[in-house]
Amino acid sequence: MGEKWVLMKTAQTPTNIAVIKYWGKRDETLILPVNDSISVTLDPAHLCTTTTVAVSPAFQQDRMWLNGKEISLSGGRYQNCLREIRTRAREVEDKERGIKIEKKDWEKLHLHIASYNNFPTAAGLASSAAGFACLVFALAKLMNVSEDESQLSAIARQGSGSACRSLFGGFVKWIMGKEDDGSDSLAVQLVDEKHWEDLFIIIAVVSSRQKETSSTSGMRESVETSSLLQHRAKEVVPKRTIKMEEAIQNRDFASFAKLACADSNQFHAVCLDTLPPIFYMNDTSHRIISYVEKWNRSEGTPQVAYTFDAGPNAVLIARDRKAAAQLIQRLLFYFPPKSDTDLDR
Ligand SMILES: Nc1ncnc2c1ncn2[C@@H]1O[C@H](COP(=O)(O)OP(=O)(O)OP(=O)(O)O)[C@@H](O)[C@H]1O
Ligand SMILES: C[C@@](O)(CCOP(=O)(O)OP(=O)(O)O)CC(=O)O
Repeated sequence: MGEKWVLMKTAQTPTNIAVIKYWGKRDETLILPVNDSISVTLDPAHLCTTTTVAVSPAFQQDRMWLNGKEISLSGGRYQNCLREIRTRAREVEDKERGIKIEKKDWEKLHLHIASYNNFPTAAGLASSAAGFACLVFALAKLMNVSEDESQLSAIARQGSGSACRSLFGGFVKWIMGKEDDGSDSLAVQLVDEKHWEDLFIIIAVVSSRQKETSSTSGMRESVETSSLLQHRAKEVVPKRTIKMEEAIQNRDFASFAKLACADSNQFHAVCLDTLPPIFYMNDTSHRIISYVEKWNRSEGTPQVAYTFDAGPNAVLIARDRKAAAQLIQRLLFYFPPKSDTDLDR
């Protein structure tokens, strides 16, 4: 191998929003959850990560830049993903440029990685989900890895739990798995993006500031202190997941909205049940919930579902284009933005 070549691949991966939430790990290192979760993957044209990975004999060490700033790759999560992908790397040949990387060469070669999120990072909009899914997918492309999306999802999971669900479009289930080594804790596609095309997802950015309690530390504290979390994981989510899968298969918006809203509210109740309590939502988030609940009741049948992750931003899922248009008008009227980007600053 000469020293002068660089081989690159780029991937783009959307973020996903859970409608049955993942909150709590049974294994912190392998990132194994205490319950199944279900999410919807957003359209890649909107909230997404773009990651370019490059390999060259000229690179002296693995390096990564996130949104233009160099970050450390020394954390276990990045190292786990890089190691898992490297062990699956295969021969790569670019005949036109006379480049051949043999399987054994990958251990010695270093990588440079550049990633951009086109939305706020670490603000409760699942940047880690799109980020780690994209990283794993881009590396798998570069290294000619033959594993399918579900197998890659088990690697992305070791970067961030929610990342395993971003390797598929449509509605996706992360099966918690039973094995201690995590081999059966992976994502599967429930239905593709064409199945329920009527749905419109609107993200009301209440605040794009970085949150105070990360999902990782928040869920650790909940596992240690919340008895509601234990009840939720054992008694509530298993039944709710079955009902949610049925609602998605049947495109039954009324059931879908009821289950998604209830699950979001229970996740935030678990946060309140944590010691010390974690507050991810704020007054504006609560006002949005009350507003949507009132509107749904006045229409007789739900028009919009809401769900909130580990932050105050509302993810609103409208049943169709008409409901989405009404929702946007109403949001702008009742919640006029206080800054260029946020409803609340
Ligand atoms: N594009 C990316 N590539 C690789 N890692 C990323 C990328 N974007 C974010 N991350 C990692 O994810 C971390 C942010 O994750 P965190 O869980 O705190 O926030 P979030 O994912 O935006 O919000 P939440 O998961 O609560 O919805 C960053 O500090 C970084 O380590
Ligand atoms: C509230 C959530 O968004 C929590 C996401 O947590 P992360 O996947 O960010 O946590 P780690 O596995 O520690 O990286 C719910 C969800 O996406 O299911």
